[in-house]
Amino acid sequence: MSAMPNLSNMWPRLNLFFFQSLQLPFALPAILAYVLLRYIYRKYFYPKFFTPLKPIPLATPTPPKNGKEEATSTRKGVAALRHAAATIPNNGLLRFYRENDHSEQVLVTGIKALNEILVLNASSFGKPESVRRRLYSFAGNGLLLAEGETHKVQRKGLMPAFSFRHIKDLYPIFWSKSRDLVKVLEKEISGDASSKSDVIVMRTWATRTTLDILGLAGMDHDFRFLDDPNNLLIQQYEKTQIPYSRTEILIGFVLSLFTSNYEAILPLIPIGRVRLLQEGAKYIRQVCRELIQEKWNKMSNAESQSGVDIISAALKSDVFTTENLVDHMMTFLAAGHATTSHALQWSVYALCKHQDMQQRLREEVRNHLPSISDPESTVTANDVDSLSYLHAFCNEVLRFYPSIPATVREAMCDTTIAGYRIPKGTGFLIPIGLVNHDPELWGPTASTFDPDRWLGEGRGNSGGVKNHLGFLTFLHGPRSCIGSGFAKAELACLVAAIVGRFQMELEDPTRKFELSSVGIGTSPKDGVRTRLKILNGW
Ligand code: HEM
Repeated sequence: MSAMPNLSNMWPRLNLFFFQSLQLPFALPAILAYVLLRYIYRKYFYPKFFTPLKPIPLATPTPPKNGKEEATSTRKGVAALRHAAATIPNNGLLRFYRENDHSEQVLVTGIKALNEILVLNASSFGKPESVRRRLYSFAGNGLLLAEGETHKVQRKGLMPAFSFRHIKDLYPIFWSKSRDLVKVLEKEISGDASSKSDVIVMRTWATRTTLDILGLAGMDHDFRFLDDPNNLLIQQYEKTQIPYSRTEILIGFVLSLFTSNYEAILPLIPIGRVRLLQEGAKYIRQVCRELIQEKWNKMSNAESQSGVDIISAALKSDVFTTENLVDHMMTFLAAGHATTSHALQWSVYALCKHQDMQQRLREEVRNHLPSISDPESTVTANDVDSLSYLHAFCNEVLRFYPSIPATVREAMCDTTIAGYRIPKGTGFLIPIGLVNHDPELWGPTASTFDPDRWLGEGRGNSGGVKNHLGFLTFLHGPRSCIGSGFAKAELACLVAAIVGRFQMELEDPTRKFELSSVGIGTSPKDGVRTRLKILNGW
């Protein structure tokens, strides 16, 4: 296909000419005039006259009329687009302009367009540079960021480690860490008189547990974060929760006046949060390197070759160097712990909101699984997966509150989608949370939290959705989540253990709901402050 003329490229060339011709005394007024003109051009002229995406209908986000909708993991800004998508006739794509910098993005609303971007033509769409730079420091240069042939080879090498044949051997690890979590929570709410409180912040414990699980199931190493809150490694991950400082926000704003690429530049300026993240990433990389080295040494001993952890399984494929594995381990830790921690927090939130479901789930768990209080008890994949209500509840949590409610893509070359011509560099928003709640796919009860939709003939794995792309929590296609089976099994064990042992309610059910979206994914801002009561007899 011949390259399309891209009128949006006109502006950088004008910039250069403009700045080259500046004389010092005129600099300030000239810069101000430039900023003003650029603002007017981007806000009023570009969307109307110059954008090459003009044939795609324009959406203006409109906030929901009824403010009493059930809380979800989707941010308000994206949710506002849902109303536009429902009312403006469109062919699966809508153009919109972000509020903060007027940058242009395309919202993908139709299944056909989603299929083209995620499955059929996936190699033409990658992660934008701004996202890659932001993720690189903590997630390493692993599977999440690899592109093209490198991605294909590495994914193929890692697949056996994430196949069900292998994941089923990890259930006992998930169960033993679920028991550790229950024990630590019991201790928290029955501590000495001065510290005793029956309220816990779920996020604190969920994050430590999911990191511990990744240590054991990923590298055969017990970090023991649940017992050691001052652990240096966990403190590095906590840095990802630090919001941008005022100075960084100001620098971002000033940069945005001059370039639409400012989000890719910000992570390169080593101040404030960026510097802390860089230091943290260095520490995490070093720990992963030492653990992989330890694993190599163990593996060269013939007797230790049967490890069930992911790195042992990956090492058998002979595809990876030590440094590759360090990057992959960093990716698994970053991509796998916060997401599953969010899912656990949303599960507890949903259980508190729906006491009837809590009771029903507890009965199923107590009737079919061994007591979590028994230090010798363990479970098999079959034990956990045969609990139909547990399976339905966890699937509904993942549908209703996807840990990553939206992701982005950028066209890597000129291409077409849903019949529209798309120039290289076009940004796309994949609204996972909106698709998961789409009434056209999920029926009129799409916006109701209802685990029962996953029960009944042929519904166990589909929830009754009309097209399998409608369940987008782990995406689909060659860039779908490789850890989805791992995450589902882990979540089922954690939820079963907690609901079996504790009665849960929100500390303050009347508190206004707020969402936190710092770091990877979203969860309730207060970390789900939960009142726990131990229930004996299991
Ligand atoms: C509830 C838990 C989880 C959710 C909701 C989730 C969701 C996702 C999503 C939406 C993506 C695609 C991101 C994008 O390309 O824009 C992704 C990719 C990925 N996830 Fe997960 N994830 C979860 C747990 C895990 C776990 C436990 C692991 C590892 C042990 C993991 C490892 C990965 C990796 C390596 C990728 C990149 C795959 C590739 O590009 O080939 N995830 N995940």
